[in-house]
Amino acid sequence: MRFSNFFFPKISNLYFRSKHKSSGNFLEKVDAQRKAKYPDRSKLLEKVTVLLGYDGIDDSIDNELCEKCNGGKDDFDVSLACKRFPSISLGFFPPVELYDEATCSSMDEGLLASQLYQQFLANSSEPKLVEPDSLYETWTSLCPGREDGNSSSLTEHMHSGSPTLKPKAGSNLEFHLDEPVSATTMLETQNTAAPMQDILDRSINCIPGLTKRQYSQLENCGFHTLRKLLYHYPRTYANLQNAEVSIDDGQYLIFVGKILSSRGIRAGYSFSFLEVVVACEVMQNGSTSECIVDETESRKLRTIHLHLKKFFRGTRFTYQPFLRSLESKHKEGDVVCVSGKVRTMRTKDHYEMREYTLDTLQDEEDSSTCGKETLYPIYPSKGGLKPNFLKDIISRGLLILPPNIDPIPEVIREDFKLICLRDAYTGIHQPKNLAEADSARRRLIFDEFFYLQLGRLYQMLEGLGTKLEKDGLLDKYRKPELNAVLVEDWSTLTKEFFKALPYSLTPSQLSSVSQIIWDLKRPVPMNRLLQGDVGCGKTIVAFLACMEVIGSGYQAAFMVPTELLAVQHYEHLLKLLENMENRQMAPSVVLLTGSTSSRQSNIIREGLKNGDISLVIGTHSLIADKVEFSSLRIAVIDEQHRFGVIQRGLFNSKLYFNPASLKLESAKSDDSSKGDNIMAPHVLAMSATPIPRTLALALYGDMSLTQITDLPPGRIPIETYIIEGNEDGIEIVYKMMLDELEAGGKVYLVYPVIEQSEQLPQLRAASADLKTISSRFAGYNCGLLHGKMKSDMKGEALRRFRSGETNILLSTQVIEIGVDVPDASMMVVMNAERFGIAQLHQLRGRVGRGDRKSKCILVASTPSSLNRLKVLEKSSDGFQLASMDLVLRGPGDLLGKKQSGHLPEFPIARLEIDGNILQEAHLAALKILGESHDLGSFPSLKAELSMRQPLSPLGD
Ligand SMILES: Nc1ncnc2c1ncn2[C@@H]1O[C@H](COP(=O)(O)OP(=O)(O)OP(=O)(O)O)[C@@H](O)[C@H]1O
Repeated sequence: MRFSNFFFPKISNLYFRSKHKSSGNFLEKVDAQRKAKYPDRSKLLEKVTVLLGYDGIDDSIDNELCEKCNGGKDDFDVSLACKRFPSISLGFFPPVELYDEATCSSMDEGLLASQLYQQFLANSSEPKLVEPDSLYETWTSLCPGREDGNSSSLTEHMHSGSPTLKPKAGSNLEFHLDEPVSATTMLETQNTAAPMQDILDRSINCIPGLTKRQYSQLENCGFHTLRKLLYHYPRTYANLQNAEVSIDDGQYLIFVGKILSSRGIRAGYSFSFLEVVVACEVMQNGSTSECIVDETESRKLRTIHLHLKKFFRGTRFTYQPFLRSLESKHKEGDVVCVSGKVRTMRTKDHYEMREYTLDTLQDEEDSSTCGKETLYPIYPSKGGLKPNFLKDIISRGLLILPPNIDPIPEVIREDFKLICLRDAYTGIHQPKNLAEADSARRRLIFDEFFYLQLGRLYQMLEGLGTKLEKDGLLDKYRKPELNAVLVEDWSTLTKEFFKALPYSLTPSQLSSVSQIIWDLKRPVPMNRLLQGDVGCGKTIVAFLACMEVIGSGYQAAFMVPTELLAVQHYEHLLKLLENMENRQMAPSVVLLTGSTSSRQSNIIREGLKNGDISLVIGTHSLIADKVEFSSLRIAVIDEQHRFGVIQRGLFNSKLYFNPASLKLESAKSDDSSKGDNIMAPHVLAMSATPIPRTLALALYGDMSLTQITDLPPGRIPIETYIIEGNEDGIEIVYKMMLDELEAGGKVYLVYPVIEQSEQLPQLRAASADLKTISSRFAGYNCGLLHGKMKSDMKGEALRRFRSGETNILLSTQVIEIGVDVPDASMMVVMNAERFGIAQLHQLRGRVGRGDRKSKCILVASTPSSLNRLKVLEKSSDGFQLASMDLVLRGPGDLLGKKQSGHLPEFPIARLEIDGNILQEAHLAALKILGESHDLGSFPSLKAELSMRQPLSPLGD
C-alpha cells in the first residue's frame, strides 16, 4: 500500500471527526506531499502521530521501518505501522491510486466517488469502525460539496454511467471493485435491483466520521441503525428569520435571537432568579419577508429584547456558585430559539417570558445560519444526547442515503401523490420551507400506516389456501357492501328466531346480519367488528349470527366483560327463545361465569365438549384452557375493547374439526384449498364505544367493519343538562329528580368513586351518599351498585331496579357497559368532569332505551369544566363525540389501557388528525396485494415489511 493511501484518509478522518481547525491545514500539507521527499513525509508523519494520540514517530514505528522511510524507499510496508497504530485498520481499503499522477489525472471524480461509495457500503456492514470513515472522508474530500449537505453529486454519479462496479453473484448490493463493468450494467443493476433500502438497517457505524465514543453513545441511546436515527424527527422547526408578528400580551410565540447576557441574581435572603436577555430581530409591520433579502432594507427590522426569567426560592439557591453555574449555561452570542408566553414590559420592545423553552441553535463562533430565512430543525434530546449533536449526526446520516432506497413502487407513489423516501428523509430533517416539511411528513406518515395495513392483510392472505379465496378476501375489503345474504337464504333456525322477535329490525341491523351471515358461509374465519352507537341494538344482531351457526350444526360462544352483562344477555335470550313458535327448535343455552358453582361448571364443560350445548354466554371463563368445544364456529366478543388482544385471540386456539356438512362448502372452493378442515372459529367483536374509523383501521387493519347507523324506531332524544355542582346547582338537580320520580320514572345516580377519599374530598362517593339521598327522597327506595359488591348482590341490585322495587340506583361506572333497563328515564352524573366525553355518552346511553322521554344531568364540580361538557348537550352522535374525544384526549384515553396498549406506535402520525392518510394507506395496501398476493412481485416491499416490527399471529 502506498504511503499516501494510508496517510491521507487517516488525517482527513481526524479532521472530519474533530472539526479540528488546525488539523485542516494538514490536509493541504498532505496534498503537497505528492511530490515531497521522504524526510519531509516522515516529519509530517511525526506531527500526525501526535494528533493520533501517540508520543512520536520513534515510539510508533519500528526503527527498521524508519530506516526504510529515511532510506527513501517509496513503498514501505504501512501495515507494520498499523500494528503500532491500533486505531488504523487497513480492512477493505480500495486499491485506488489517489496520488499516483498518472492514474489520478485520468480518473474521473465521479468514478472515484461511486467506487468509494460502493466500497464504503460494502465495508460498513463489517463490524469495524475505522475503515468506513477513511473511505468516506477520502471520498468527500474528493467530492467537495458533499459536506455542505448537497447530496446531488452522489445522485448524479450514481446515474452518470461512469461507475465500474459489478454486483457479486446472488447479491444486489455487494460489488467487486476489481472487475470493471460497463456503464449500462451499472444502470441495469440500479434499475432492476431491489432498492438499496438495506442501508437503512445497517449499523450506525456506517455514518462517516463517527468516533467510537459517539458510536457507543448513540448505540446506548437506542440508535442502533441508520433507520432508528432518521426516525428521530425534529420536534419543531424554527424560522431563523423571525416572521412579522404583532406581539400582544399573553401570546405564545417563538423567536430566534442572540443571547446578550445571562445573569444569576440574588434578590433576597432565600430568593434568586436567572435572567437571560435575548435580542431578536423581527420584521416591522408592513414589510414582507422578501424585503429582507436585500440588505439595504435592513432598516425594516426592529430589535426586540426578551427577558427570560426563572425563579428559585430557598436559601440554597442564593449561593454564588449556584448562580454562576446557572449563568454559565447560556453563553453570550449563542444563537437560540425561544418559545413561550410573552408579557409586555414597561420599556418599549422589551418582553418578559417566565415559562419558556430555549434551544441553542449555534454557538458564538458559528453564525453561518444566523439571520437566514431557513427552517432550523429542533430535535428532542434523547438519553442525554444533546439536540445539536443529534442534528449533526443525522445530517451526516442523510449524506450517505442513496437515491433508490424507496421500496414503494413509483406507480403507488404517483397514485397517492407521495414524494420519494429519500426526499422525505431530507425534507423532514432539512426542509427548505414548511411545504417541503409537510410533504415529507405526509410521506412518512403514509409509510407508518401503509406497512401496518400491508402486514396485517398479508398475514391474512397467507392463512388462505387458494388464489380464489385470496381474491375473495380482498374483494370483501374493496366492496364490503356487496357481501350480504338475503333473509330467504338464512338457516331455518335463524328465520324462526327472527320471526319470534318482538320488533322488526332496523335497516342497518338487517344489513349487518346479512353481511355477517355472508361471512359465516365462507370457508375463511371471519374477523369482524360490529359497532354502533349506544343502544342501537347490536346484541340482537349477534344473537342472529349465533343462531345461523347453530342452525348449521355448530356451537357459539358469547363472551362479555362483566357478570352483570352475562346474566342480562342470558335472560334476554331465554325470553326471546320462549317466543319461538316451534319451541323444539330452540337451542340449548347456558351461562358460565366466575360465580357458576364448580359442579355446574363441570356439567357445562362436559356439555360443550360433547356438543350437547349449542350456545354458552359467559365472561373470561369461556377462554380458559379447560373449556373445550366440540365444534365452536363463532365467538362473539361483546364490548371487545374491555379485553386485551391476547384474550380476544385465545378463541382462535379453540379450533374445531370441520365435519362432513362443511365439505359442500369446501368443494365449492378450489381443490387445492387447505383440506384438513381444521378451522379457527369466526370472531365477531362488538364495540359500544364507537371507535372512529381511523382508529379502528389502525387497531384492526385486518378486521372487516360493520356499522349500525340507525337507532330503533320510537326512541325519543335524551335531553342533556350541564349544571354546576354548587349548592344551588345541587338543589336544582334534586328538584328535577323529584319531578321525575313523581312522574313514575327511575333514576340512575352515577358517582366517580365508591368511598369518600381524603385525598380527593371534592369527589362525591356512591356509598357515602346513600344515606343522604335516602333521607332526601324519603318516599322512594334507593339501591346501591358498584364493582366491589359480590356478583349475586350486584345482580340482585339490578334486578330490584329493573323490577321497580328500587326507584333510585346509586352506582359507579359499572353500569356504563351494556346495562339495559328500558324504563330507566333519568341519569345524574356527579363530578362529571372526571369522565371522558365518550364515556359520558356511554353512561347517558343507559337511559332513553324505551319509549319514555329521558333526561341526563351532568353535574360539574368546577365552572372551568362546564365548557368541555357542553359538547354533550349539543350532540348525541356517539361517533362524532368519540372523534372529538380522540382529538381532545388522544387514542389512549378513548380506548382505555387494555386496548391502547396494543395500538401500534406511530412516531410521527397522529391518528386524530391523519385519518385520511390512513385510509389511503389502506387502499394502497389492498392495491399492492391485489397485484401480488405474496408480494412476490414487490421484493423490496417484502423486505421492508420484514424489517419493520414483525407482527405476531394475534396482531399483538
Ligand atoms: N329494532 C329494534 N326495535 C326496537 N327495539 C330494539 C330493536 N333492536 C334492539 N332493541 C332494543 O333496544 C335495546 C338496546 O339494545 P341492545 O342492548 O342490543 O343495544 P346495544 O347496541 O347492545 O347497546 P349498548 O351499547 O348499551 O350495549 C334493547 O332493549 C333491545 O331490546
